Amino acid sequence: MTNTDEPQRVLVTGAARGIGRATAVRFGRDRARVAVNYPPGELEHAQRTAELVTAAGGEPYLVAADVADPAQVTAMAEAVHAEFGPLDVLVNNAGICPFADFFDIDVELWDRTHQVNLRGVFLVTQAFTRQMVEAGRGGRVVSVSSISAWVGGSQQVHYCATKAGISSLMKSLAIVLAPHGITCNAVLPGTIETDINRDDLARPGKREMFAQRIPVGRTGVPDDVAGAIWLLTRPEAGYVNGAELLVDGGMFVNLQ
Ligand SMILES: NC(=O)C1=CN([C@@H]2O[C@H](COP(=O)(O)OP(=O)(O)OC[C@H]3O[C@@H](n4cnc5c(N)ncnc54)[C@H](O)[C@@H]3O)[C@@H](O)[C@H]2O)C=CC1
Ligand SMILES: C[C@H](O)[C@@H]1OC(=O)[C@H](O)[C@@H]1O
Repeated sequence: MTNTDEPQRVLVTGAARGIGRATAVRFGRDRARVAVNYPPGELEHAQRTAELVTAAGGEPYLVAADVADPAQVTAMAEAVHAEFGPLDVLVNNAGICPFADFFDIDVELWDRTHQVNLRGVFLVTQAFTRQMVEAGRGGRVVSVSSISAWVGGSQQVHYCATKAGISSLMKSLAIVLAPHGITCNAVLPGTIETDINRDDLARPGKREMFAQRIPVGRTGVPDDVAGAIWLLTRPEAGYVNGAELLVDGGMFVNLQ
């Protein structure tokens, strides 16, 4: 983080699609070196992200890993370090939201949602900030939480708990890592049009409900979130630490 003339070294987890892809491309526009993480099975999507990062002016590096799997995260950390050295910016974005009624959530669905969304952030952050601390160059961690950390969802009982956990994790790590020059913050998107909610938004009445609730008059797009993540990694944001930044078009504050 010290020499702003050097290309930044960035990892975006879950960068094969959606918000992660837009974030990788946003850093690409700064000519950053961008590690594009994807889960095994999504190589083609990740390759498309890599093409877009290159077209934007960045240098992509594809790295497969299921963020829920400790061995795969360790291998990813070693591979990225061998390629880039320590990161300047870590973006924890990978996540799943398998919509389900409360009484249909079995322990496997509960555990998988927690493993990808919350354990994944823990594993990836621990592996990469260890390298950052050893390098002594400082850095930034931005994790994609959600407005769902603050509110509930009738079909997101399992998911909302993981997002509250991510916000909490960033607050504790903001204390642990600040002495090493590393800030930790959470971005809380509202409703952003991606694959994760395509089916949910197709349900009768859902779009109309959001149209009424969101003061800016539209649902979000991945670039809305990518821009907020990027802002938190700018030198001017160096005193922002342990924060939760809503990116929801004003949906949360619109009670009546
Ligand atoms: N779309 C929305 O309205 C909102 C999304 N979010 C969060 O934003 C993040 C990104 O989601 P979207 O782009 O919306 O959805 P998406 O479904 O388009 O993208 C999810 C990404 O995570 C990756 N991924 C899934 N499981 C993984 C694993 N085990 N290991 C590595 N990568 C994995 C996928 O390959 C994909 O690139 C998630 O954490 C989600 O919870 C938060 C609030 C609202
Ligand atoms: C996937 C949902 O549409 C989305 O995820 C979130 O975290 C938001 O709360 C929305 O419900």
